[in-house]
Amino acid sequence: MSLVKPVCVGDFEEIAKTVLPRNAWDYYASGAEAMQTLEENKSAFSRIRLRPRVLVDVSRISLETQVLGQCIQSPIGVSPSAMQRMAHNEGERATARACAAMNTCMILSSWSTTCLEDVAEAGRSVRPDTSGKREVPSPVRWFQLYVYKDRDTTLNLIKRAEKAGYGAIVVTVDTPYLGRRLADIRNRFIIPPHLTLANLEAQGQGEKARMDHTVVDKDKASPATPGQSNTSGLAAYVLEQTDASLTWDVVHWLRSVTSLPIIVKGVMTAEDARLAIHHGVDGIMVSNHGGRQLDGALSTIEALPEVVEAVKGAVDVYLDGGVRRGTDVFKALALGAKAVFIGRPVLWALAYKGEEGVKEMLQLLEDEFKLAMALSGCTEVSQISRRHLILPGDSSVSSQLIPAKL
Ligand SMILES: Cc1cc2nc3c(=O)[nH]c(=O)nc-3n(C[C@H](O)[C@H](O)[C@H](O)COP(=O)(O)O)c2cc1C
Ligand SMILES: CCCCC(=O)C(=O)O
Repeated sequence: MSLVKPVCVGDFEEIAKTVLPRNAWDYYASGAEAMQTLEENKSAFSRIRLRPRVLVDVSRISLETQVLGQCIQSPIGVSPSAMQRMAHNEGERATARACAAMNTCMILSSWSTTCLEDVAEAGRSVRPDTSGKREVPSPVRWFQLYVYKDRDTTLNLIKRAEKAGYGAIVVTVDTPYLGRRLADIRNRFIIPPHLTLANLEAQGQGEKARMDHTVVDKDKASPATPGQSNTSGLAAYVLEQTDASLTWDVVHWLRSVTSLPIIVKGVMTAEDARLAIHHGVDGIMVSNHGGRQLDGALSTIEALPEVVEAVKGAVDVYLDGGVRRGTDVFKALALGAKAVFIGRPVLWALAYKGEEGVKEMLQLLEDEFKLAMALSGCTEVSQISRRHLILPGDSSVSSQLIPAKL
């Protein structure tokens, strides 16, 4: 099939819709319930306006950023998304190669369809284009953790991630149960039979690697347990396997079993950000799971300022959800995110052209972001500030925001 070259991230989505099987498209695209939060994640960005500065020499722009103290080429990383081989046979390997080539951070899902060792190996075999640079950096790769009821299963995953060179554990905290994604419920979605949750399979847990015999044992489940009625196979699997009783104690448990930095993914409030700091995390990802969990939750770009304020610079704050343009990246950084991460666009890009597609999409977003910086008068990411924005609540030029002498 000849495909027109995408010129914006939305073009990748249009193409993916035409090439992906319906089951896969529905799983990737859907948000929870009325999909309000899914839409809000995107539309909230467009309610923020930019205040460009002019007559700055923008002939050279650097996007270089640090995450957990490690340099990456741009502040645009890749969020964990499960089951990437539904989009392209090379799945997570292709994503790892693309991220390594672009020298950006990839977060691998616990529920990848390629085992974490193979993904690490795929990324290792690629060198970023460092022409003109002295040092060849090793790719930044983190492991996203779902905590199983069976802690030995979880511990095994962590130990393997450590051994394979993953640089952080990103524990997802917004998914004690799966949100109701209506298309998946209608499709009775489970992982397709030719694929497995490869990390579980690799540790000899074949029954946990498939979902075909997942049953919700309604007799044993407590009447107080949410999410039992008319669910997708995936939701039933989550109910059966993962630990809905997690509390902040999980951070201490993780500390006791690994020396890797710990990032909590799914924080949306100042209160939880303060608790995260209190419990000693190394990073916070503001995320509502791409609108797939609590429908009606605030957009992530609107939640970001209170989290940044609560954290007071103690640790890196990242954001994902609805980032589709370079100007979105700019806005998130101006509100204090150290980097942004993208979810669905990676799946669309995989469906379009595998590794090359992901590279093309990341390159496009980088180029858009670079242009947004240049047209706003910024040459380094550290120059991007709150002064470059007007938020919906601001008067057009707020006197408290802009000191009179400027
Ligand atoms: C198909 C799909 C699978 C996902 N799987 C995971 C996962 O395994 N672990 C996780 O923490 N988040 C998962 N997420 C959430 C993403 O990490 C991320 O928070 C979200 O997609 C960001 O929003 P965006 O898609 O608008 O960029 C998934 C999202 C999608 C769309
Ligand atoms: C426990 C959730 C499974 C994968 C996922 O995170 C998603 O589909 O959003």
